[in-house]
Amino acid sequence: MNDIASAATAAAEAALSRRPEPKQERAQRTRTLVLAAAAELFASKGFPATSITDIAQQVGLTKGAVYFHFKNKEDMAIAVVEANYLLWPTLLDEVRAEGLDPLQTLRELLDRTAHTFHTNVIVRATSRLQAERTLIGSQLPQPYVGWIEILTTLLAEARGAGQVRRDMTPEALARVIVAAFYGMQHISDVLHGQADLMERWAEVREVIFSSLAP
Ligand SMILES: CCC[C@@H]1OCC(CO)=C1C(=O)O
Repeated sequence: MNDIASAATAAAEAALSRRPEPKQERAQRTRTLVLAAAAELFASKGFPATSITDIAQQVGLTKGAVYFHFKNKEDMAIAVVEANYLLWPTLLDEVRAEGLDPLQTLRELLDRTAHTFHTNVIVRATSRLQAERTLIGSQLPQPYVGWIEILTTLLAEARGAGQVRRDMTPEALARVIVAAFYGMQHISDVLHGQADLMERWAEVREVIFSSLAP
């Protein structure tokens, strides 16, 4: 369950139990809702065109309440991107727990990643924020390198299991997959607002996995 749904559930449970929601929980819930509102606007309007006023109106708070949680718009952009990169190691743990072979693990992870790009506003916002990174005063977390590392590890495991070609290194193959995935999601976003992302991913996946074979 994502943070927004969790926050809403906590609020409903608090109301039902008629106990005042602890201050810290309420503050965390509000911060999550502000971040989701910022992500919606960063994804749809872009960072430069989004104001703190827009974000406050989107979430139904005063500007002061928003500034309680974030010192400025750049701080929000960093928080959105950081929340994005926290998703992937958790997703990898979930897929590994399924006990698939290394190549199946790689494929399942990428399928679920594509679905997350298609459905998660924090992820969609991060793609656009990273594309606009030179327009954002503060330093966003570096893109792509985390994914190259995750995929290198999985490809090395698949190579060790005889599932992947040995004439290219896992690092090189990981860079190719990240480049292909990045390009796929970017083109889908620019042309169709990511509406066709899963179909475009299926095409890229077909070419990638047939080219990985030993
Ligand atoms: C999984 C491909 C890489 C991924 O695609 C869009 C994007 C956003 O910057 C990415 C990243 O790693 O930061």
